[in-house]
Parts: sequence; structure tokens; C-alpha cells
Amino acid sequence: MAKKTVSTDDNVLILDGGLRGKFMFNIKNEIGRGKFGKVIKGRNMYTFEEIAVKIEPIDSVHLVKEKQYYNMLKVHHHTIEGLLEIYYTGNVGVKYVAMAMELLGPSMSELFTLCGNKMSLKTVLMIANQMLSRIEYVHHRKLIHRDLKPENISIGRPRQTLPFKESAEDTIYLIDFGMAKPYIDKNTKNHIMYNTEVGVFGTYQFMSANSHLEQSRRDDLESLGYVLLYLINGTLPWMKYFEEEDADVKSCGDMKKKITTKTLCADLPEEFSKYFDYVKKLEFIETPDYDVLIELFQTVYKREKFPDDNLFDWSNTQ
Ligand SMILES: Nc1ncnc2c1ncn2[C@@H]1O[C@H](COP(=O)(O)OP(=O)(O)OP(=O)(O)O)[C@@H](O)[C@H]1O
Repeated sequence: MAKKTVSTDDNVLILDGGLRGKFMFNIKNEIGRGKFGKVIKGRNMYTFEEIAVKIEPIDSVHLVKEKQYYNMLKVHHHTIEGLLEIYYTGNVGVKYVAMAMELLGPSMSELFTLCGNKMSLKTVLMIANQMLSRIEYVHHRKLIHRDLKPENISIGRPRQTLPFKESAEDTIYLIDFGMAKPYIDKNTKNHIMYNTEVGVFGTYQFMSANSHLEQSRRDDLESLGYVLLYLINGTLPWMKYFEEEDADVKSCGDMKKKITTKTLCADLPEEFSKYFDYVKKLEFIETPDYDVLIELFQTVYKREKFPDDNLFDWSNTQ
């Protein structure tokens, strides 16, 4: 049933979550936008905590699905490191469905710009380390994300704004589970079947070479590899196909299939090509060995003698 909207200004809306809080936001206070809706900064009127609200048209099914997937990720109401806390999902008036959630800092896409469209090896290795743990956790909860890209990776807010929380700007968050999918069939409890007749899910620039087929855990890992290469090199070999208004997604897909890992990872430590060799050899239903992948990047970190200081390229620049 639609919640009643109490407002003195047409732009100010309230998502009434009962005991969970009253989440007030001005529709003009947009902080992010995706294919399906907007993300707006707001406040919990009970605690005065700043929050984020994702809104979509009332007939959209994405937020409802996303909420379900966040529920799958939760264990006994504990917050999980690097995953958003969702406060409440419900209707706002007759126009919108909204999800009130923890407010995060900037996305990796914004940080990439802030860092001059390239990130250092140290920062990328630190991102790899945290992201592999996030992905391992999500997979452990029987979900695949299917849309790993810089816009869907964020950092927490500066620690001083959150005196009672662990979240901080050195915590990397994996967000936007709107494209996620369980890879375990809830009736048979088996891994979903390989299927060649599925649509394309994800974002062309970062999706795996085989993402026009049914995706599984290996595809999330391949996408993460492309994100890391993009952040460190400032581009990907197929970005040229997206320069015109009409993107040439066919050539992009062909190039991803043909390119060797050596060419893809030229000028980078050999562990990057080892990463791709490993994930591309994974079978559809195979459980990846996340520790082996984490170890690969940690080997480079140690070899380069990078300090264990938790400082990223963007630390102290915001
Ligand atoms: N909790 C949050 N706090 C701060 N910013 C956020 C939050 N959630 C999302 N954003 C920002 O809003 C942008 C869009 O969010 P999100 O990706 O969840 O929306 P979407 O409509 O599902 O997008 P997509 O088109 O990728 O599916 C993100 O890239 C991020 O910059």
C-alpha cells in the first residue's frame, strides 16, 4: 500500500519506515544516477543521520529485486564490511518506490577522475584485495553481481563523520545489486544450468567476454580484472569502440575474445596476466580459489615494498 507523503514543498518527500525511521529527502538533491533511477541525499528525521535514498518509478521491479538480494547478503541483521546497510524500502506516494540506505562517499568512477584518470599500482592492488573479499562473500551467499564496474564500487565516508561506525573512506564497497542473480537454484539446490539463450547483462565495457551466455562466478572475477586494468592504465583496449554515439559492441566483444592475456596486461606485473589466465580457465560451475587470487596481488604488493598504511591515491585529497 502506498505510504502517505507529508510535505510542505513538492520536492521534499518522505519515506515513512515506521520504527526504522522517517527518511526525508529533496528530490533535487541528486548525488547519483543510473539506468533505472536516481540516488538522492537525505536525512533520517529521528536520528538526524545523513542517508541516501534510491528512487525509481513505482512500476519498476529493480528496487524490489535489489532489496531481496540485499536480504540474501545479510546474516542475522549484522552489517557486513563493504556492503551497504539498507534501512527501509517502500513506496513514496503514488509515483516512486524508494530504498533508504547508508550514505557512502564517492564512486570509483569519481575517484578515477579526481586522481587524474589513472591510479597507482599500490592503490589498484589495495582495491583488488578488498574487492576480491567482497566478491568472495557475495558468492558465498549464493549470488553473482553481474555488473562490476567503477560506478558500482564506492568508498565509505570519512571516519570523523561516523563516530559510531566502522565504515570509512578506506573501506571499499560493492554496490548496486540490481543485476544480481542467484547461481544456486533454490528448488534443486544445484548450480544453475549453463544456458546459451540469455540476454546480455552488465555494462559492455566491463562485462566478461562470455557474458552473452549464462554468467557464473567466473564472470564477476573477469569483470573485476577489467576494472583493475582500467583504473591502472586509464583505459581498456576496446574503449575506442565507445567513442562514437553508436557504440560498436560487436567489435568490443570480438576483441575481448581474441586478445591474449599477455597483450591485455602488457607493462604490468606478470601476476595480472596470471589472474586472467586463472579466471578464464575456470569452468562454469567451478568454485574459484579466491585466496590464490588475493595472494597473487599481495605478492606484487610485498615485492614492491609498498607500506601497509591503508593510504589510497585519493586519501587526503578530498
Ligand atoms: N548509498 C549511496 N551513497 C552515496 N552514493 C550512492 C549510493 N548508492 C549509489 N550511489 C551513487 O549513485 C550512482 C548510481 O547508483 P546505482 O548504481 O545503485 O544506481 P542504478 O540505477 O542501479 O545504476 P545502474 O545503471 O548502474 O544499474 C552510483 O554510481 C553512486 O555514485
